[in-house]
Amino acid sequence: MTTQAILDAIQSPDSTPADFAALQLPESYRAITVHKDETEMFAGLETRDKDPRKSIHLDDVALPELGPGEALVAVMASSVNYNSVWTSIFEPVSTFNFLERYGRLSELSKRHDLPYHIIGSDLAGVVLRTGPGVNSWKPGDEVVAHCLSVELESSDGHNDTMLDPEQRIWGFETNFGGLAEIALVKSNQLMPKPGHLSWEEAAAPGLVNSTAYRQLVSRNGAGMKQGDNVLIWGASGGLGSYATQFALAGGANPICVVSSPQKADICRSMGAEAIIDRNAEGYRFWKDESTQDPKEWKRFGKRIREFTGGEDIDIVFEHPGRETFGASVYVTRKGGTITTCASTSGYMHEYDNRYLWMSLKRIIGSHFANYREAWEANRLVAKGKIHPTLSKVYSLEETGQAAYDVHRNLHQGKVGVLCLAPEEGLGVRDEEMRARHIDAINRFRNI
Ligand SMILES: C/C=C/C(=O)SCCNC(=O)CCNC(=O)[C@H](O)C(C)(C)COP(=O)(O)OP(=O)(O)OC[C@H]1O[C@@H](n2cnc3c(N)ncnc32)[C@H](O)[C@@H]1OP(=O)(O)O
Ligand SMILES: NC(=O)C1=CN([C@@H]2O[C@H](COP(=O)(O)OP(=O)(O)OC[C@H]3O[C@@H](n4cnc5c(N)ncnc54)[C@H](OP(=O)(O)O)[C@@H]3O)[C@@H](O)[C@H]2O)C=CC1
Repeated sequence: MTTQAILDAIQSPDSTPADFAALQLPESYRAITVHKDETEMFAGLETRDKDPRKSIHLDDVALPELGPGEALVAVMASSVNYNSVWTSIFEPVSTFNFLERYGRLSELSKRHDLPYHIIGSDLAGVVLRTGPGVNSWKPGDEVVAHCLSVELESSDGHNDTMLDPEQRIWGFETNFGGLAEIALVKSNQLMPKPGHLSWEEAAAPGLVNSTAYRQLVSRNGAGMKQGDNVLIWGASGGLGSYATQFALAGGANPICVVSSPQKADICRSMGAEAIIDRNAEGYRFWKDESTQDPKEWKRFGKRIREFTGGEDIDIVFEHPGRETFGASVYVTRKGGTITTCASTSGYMHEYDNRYLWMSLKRIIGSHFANYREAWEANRLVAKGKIHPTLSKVYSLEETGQAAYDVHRNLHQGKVGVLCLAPEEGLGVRDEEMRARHIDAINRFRNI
């Protein structure tokens, strides 16, 4: 039995749920992995010199056993997220530590502790099998999956599922991720695939769109409102391209930071007007490795005021971390918010605390999105209010190169990966809606 029969069933317009339920599943499938015995392969190298093309493998792996509350999904397409870059360069820690820890939790979670890690935290595909206790999804359902894996046995997570003590990111802190022909998820991760999108378009927003939604829009994050000045770092990147859309759709005023005229054009085409090319304007927030330059924070703040008619920033959408955090705190208005979900350039941040406490600013830590926030973020995509920012699509074999591009900041928006889908453009079920949004859907393509 191979995955070809699964693909045939997905591509046949006549397939019924019973046909999918009757499909025999293969014993193994192709998946993108990193290997536990290679975690030291980049020892001594600078972060930027660690090459994901060397650590990322395409392997045949055994189909995992299906547990209660879980689903096996045929993955038509996935996308590269930066967490897969972190996994592939074994920074800041090896993700095998997470798998070992998860493996100690229960008999079922032991399945995840393997000498290989199947990575990837997005998917669009079709449900193949559901485990005991799953009633809302059935074989044949076309789905996307968000990446929040929780056990929900502790009351700590009952108001906000991100606060579960056993909260994990699927395909990063768990095994059997989305960069594969088949993935294992908890059924609560499943959400309906937006019908107007192809498989690879539907697989693109998930992780970053949900994260940007919590970080910027949700009351658990910055709670953005109409008219807010929102400073968005990396505004045409994975997170930033969704933050920019949320700011524009929500009546806020995005101030987009990018690093090239091409990226500035993308932000302009989304509807942003205030755009700062950090490269062209040459900001040097650090004089050397350990000394920041407040004069540069001020120059940056003056530039922002030129765009806003003298106003300062209500919300900073932070993720570059060490390199920008001092500037981010400085340019925030009195009472404003810096919301952070990452530290790409370094996690030991330094900022001048006088500007925080004297001006009553707040720093909010944000991480992915709870079940409900992920659902709401997907709903906005399904309604055509937020669009995928897919630029380039790679084959499963080329995933190492795709991750390399993201690591080296050579990409725009999101980078897609075809898993079972034999070509781009398949899986669209609502052509009429697609036609209405086609320019926005294609905005990032092939640039
Ligand atoms: C959706 C996409 C997201 C992204 O892309 S995010 C970007 C990628 N992600 C990352 O870069 C994060 C990677 N993760 C990490 O670097 C680490 O994961 C953390 C630093 C977040 C956590 O470190 P750790 O060592 O795994 O966990 P500990 O909580 O520090 O636990 C170690 C031991 O320390 C004890 N401990 C924790 N807090 C306290 C405390 N407040 N007082 C005393 N002890 C404490 C614990 O219990 C435990 O102990 P015991 O080893 O015995 O089990
Ligand atoms: N906690 C969470 O839930 C999540 C965390 N993350 C993390 O967020 C980070 C960004 O992810 P994502 O947006 O997908 O990545 P991308 O690489 O797609 O985009 C990030 C953008 O940030 C900008 N950037 C990078 N380095 C710097 C720097 N030193 N100074 C200023 N700008 C910089 C770049 O834009 P430009 O060059 O145009 O300025 C880049 O395009 C990663 O570390 C990722 O792991 C991501 C999603 C969820």
